[in-house]
Amino acid sequence: MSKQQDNSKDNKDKTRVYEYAKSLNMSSKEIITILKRLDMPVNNHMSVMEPAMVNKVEGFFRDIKANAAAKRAQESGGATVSAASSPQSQTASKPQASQANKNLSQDRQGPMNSIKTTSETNQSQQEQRPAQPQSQQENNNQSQPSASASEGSSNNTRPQNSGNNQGGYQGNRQGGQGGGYNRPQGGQGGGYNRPQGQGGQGGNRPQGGQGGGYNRPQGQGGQGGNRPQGGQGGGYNRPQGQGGQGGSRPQGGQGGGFNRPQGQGGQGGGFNRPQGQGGQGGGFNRPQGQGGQGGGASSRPAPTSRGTAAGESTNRKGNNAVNKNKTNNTGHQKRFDDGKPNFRTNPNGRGGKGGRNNRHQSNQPPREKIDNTPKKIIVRGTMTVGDLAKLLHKDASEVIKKLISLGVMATINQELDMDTILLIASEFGVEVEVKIPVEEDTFETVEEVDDEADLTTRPPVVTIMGHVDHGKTTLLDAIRSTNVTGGEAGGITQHIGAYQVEINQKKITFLDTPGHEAFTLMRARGAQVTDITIIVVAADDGVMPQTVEAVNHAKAAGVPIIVAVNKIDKPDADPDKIKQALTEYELVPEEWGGDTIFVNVSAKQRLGLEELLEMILLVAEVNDYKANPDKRARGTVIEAELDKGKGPVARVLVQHGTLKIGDAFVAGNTFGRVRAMVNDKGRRLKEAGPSTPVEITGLTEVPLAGDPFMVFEDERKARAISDRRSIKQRQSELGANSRVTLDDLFKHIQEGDIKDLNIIIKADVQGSAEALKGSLAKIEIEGVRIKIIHSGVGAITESDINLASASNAIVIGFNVRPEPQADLAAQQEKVDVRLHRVIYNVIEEIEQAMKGMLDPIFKEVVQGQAEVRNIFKLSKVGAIAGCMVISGKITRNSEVRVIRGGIVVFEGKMDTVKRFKDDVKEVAQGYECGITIERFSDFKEGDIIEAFVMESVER
Ligand SMILES: Nc1nc2c(ncn2[C@@H]2O[C@H](COP(=O)(O)OP(=O)(O)OP(=O)(O)O)[C@@H](O)[C@H]2O)c(=O)[nH]1
Repeated sequence: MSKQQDNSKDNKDKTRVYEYAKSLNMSSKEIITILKRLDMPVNNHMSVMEPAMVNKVEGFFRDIKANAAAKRAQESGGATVSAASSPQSQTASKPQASQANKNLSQDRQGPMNSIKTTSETNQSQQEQRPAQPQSQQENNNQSQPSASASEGSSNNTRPQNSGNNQGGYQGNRQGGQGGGYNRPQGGQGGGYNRPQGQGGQGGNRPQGGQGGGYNRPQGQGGQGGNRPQGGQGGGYNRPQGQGGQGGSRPQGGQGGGFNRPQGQGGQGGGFNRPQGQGGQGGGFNRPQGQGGQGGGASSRPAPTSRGTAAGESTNRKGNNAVNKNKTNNTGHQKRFDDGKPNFRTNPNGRGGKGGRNNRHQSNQPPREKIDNTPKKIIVRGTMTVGDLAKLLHKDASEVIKKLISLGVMATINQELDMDTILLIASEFGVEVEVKIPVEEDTFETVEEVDDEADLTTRPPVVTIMGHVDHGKTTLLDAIRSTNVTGGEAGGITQHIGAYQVEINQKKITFLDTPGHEAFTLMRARGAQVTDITIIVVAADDGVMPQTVEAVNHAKAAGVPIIVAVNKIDKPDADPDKIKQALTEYELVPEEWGGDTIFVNVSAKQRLGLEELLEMILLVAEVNDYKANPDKRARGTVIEAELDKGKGPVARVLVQHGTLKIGDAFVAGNTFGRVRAMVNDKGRRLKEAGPSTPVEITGLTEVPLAGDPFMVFEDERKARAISDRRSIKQRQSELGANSRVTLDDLFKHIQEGDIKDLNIIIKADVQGSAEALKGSLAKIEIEGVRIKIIHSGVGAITESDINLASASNAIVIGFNVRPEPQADLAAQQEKVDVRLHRVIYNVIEEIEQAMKGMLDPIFKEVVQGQAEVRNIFKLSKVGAIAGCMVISGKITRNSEVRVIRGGIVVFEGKMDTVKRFKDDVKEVAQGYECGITIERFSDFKEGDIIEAFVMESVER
């Protein structure tokens, strides 16, 4: 036995009840019933059938048959049995339960067939003999000794040699091709994936010879002998070669030649088979070639050495199965209704599929088996055995069989994973295309992985940021007009939120909303649009707060920075001063040993622009920005508005794939179909590839800047998705937020959600910001690191909130307050803003939060704000602030703080609130009032008096 055979024996060395039952076309229950009657140990369908048990069961069948035969002989006086299967004979033996009886009665019919068998292939010993009466056959069988026999021995007395002479000799004799007689696993596995060679041969084993010839391009299939399912595997998927030969088994020869494009069908054994099915497997799905040869003829299931000569007499159905599939079945009919069309046609009881007549279609001409196996299937995820079978145009049982052959026990409803699906499909020679659908409702979160081969270089997308008046807009305009692509010169430039220029035959896309606000807003909305940022610094001015903000925003986004030192035309320009100043922010010029590119430009005089563009291309080349243009488009809405003439328009940056006219899409929570597409030169486009900005019409509503954009196969789907997204958004607005807040920081840390605690510091003076930074840096809590992503001086701005939102950061205001817009944004974006006046408190709060000890029992709730319009100084009471309540309400019991230019100048208790000389409890928005504050009288016009209370909050 070969090594391969050895390797596969573990899987094949046990016949279980259900397998055995299946081999007999019986139910497990029936076999279990029989085993129990025979006092054999059996639990359930998975119990192992020991050879002794098999023998017993077969002996049981034999006895029944013998009884029935005797009875029939009595009735008919031993007359020669005609080919017709009499109903009486079918019902004659009824000692057992239904299925068993059916089989048995069929079995009994076997010997009545008057079939002359001729082996047309390798069975020289095949003889043509007239049918013999059952009794005689029995005798013959019994008289056959278990003598040794050589392979394919010309034992003329043994017709069954036609089927099993190469491997399936019964009994304990030597013979066949040496394969595994009397071994439980003899000959198994022979020929798996072997390019050539002879399949395994087996004898006297429960599943001997099964593996012979799987996937072998050439060679002889497995041969089996004396086994319930012998020879099954012979020749699966073999392009050429001889099918498996089976012998002495209930379903001998089944496997021969499955799916073989050419070659000879399996030779079915069929000796001693209860159903006498010869050579079933021969030539399944074979476009060409010889049919399987039907096997031997013994009508007996007995696994003994009997049956040599007798088999020929009657019970054979399968000999000479060579291309006999078209012939009508004139022979005796047998029921072997296992649901497979291939098994149901029995040409003359001689064909390769012999022995398996469908009793319902007995007189119909057998149909040509058309192989309608698809070449390729599309798989969109796991599926059940049944679904896969449908997709493969196969019977579920065929798929199950394949699974079993691969060592997987499965039912029709069992879910198959992707690997198994691929394996099974390849077993059937079917190509699989895996298409996992995107999580359509949250398509922006799905990262599509493209094949490296499908990617092509795309233009980089650049954003310009910098301090006010440093020349961002001028630079953008200068670049736009300097580098208009050849043929498009003279086109009417359109503002579509971005434009493209071309230099050295390479394109660059510029987002033309300068400033980090737009940049960060996009990021806060989850859109990562920019590849490269240009920080513009005026050489005559220097590094300013917004320069620093811009640097921090770019860094937080992890986007490469190029510094454009602008206005170098100015006499007081000092580029080196800028370089020097920026080293503080880790932007060190290359000439100083750093890795930041600095370019001196004059936007106004258009100096250095080309170099700047070349540097952009250089960075782009290094980073190798690529996209797959051959798929449906995905991108981001840069701007959108309701145009009077065109309706809703969206300016979209295509980032992946190609957007085409007519494409149905979802943008944020809106949907539409691209009606028209215009580029930044005002030209109408039919399609737009990666990094192309376009203005599109055809939307139903106006999406938001930063909204994700994606094309779907049809408008109905797009609408459904946009509807679901709207609902989801509303739900999430109502539900909990996932932003980091100090209150649940510990939870996040514990869950491992965050490792860096991002903090933005805004303070009244640079000194306190630095002090705070230094103190926070010293906090050491295991598992989390504090990362100051931005710090600055002044009120907390909307831009700070956007940055916090984009970076999941907490904002700490030290002696400063949020601007009204920032306050609103913080509420909307659910950014945690902590306001303090004492550094120690900040440190303690953060530390406690990190340790999970934060006690948020009290929380400050701002009630309203009043603006000081007049100041009345009274000698007795000090100063009264004549105020207008500009938001919320002011109450007498609240605590107050006085804010001047975004900075808290005093915090204390409210003293009185008056309306026209009367003390009142509260004053609402839009009303005037007079306010006095305990121990404070230094009001100034324009001060904001903020009233707040400390409320207990549920944890
Ligand atoms: N001399 C000189 N002036 C320039 C240059 N670039 C821009 N300016 C001038 O600087 C002023 C501000 O330029 P903008 O382009 O509006 O600056 P910005 O950064 O876009 O300003 P905001 O939009 O307010 O943030 C304008 O008067 C420009 O003419 C330059 O290279 N040289």
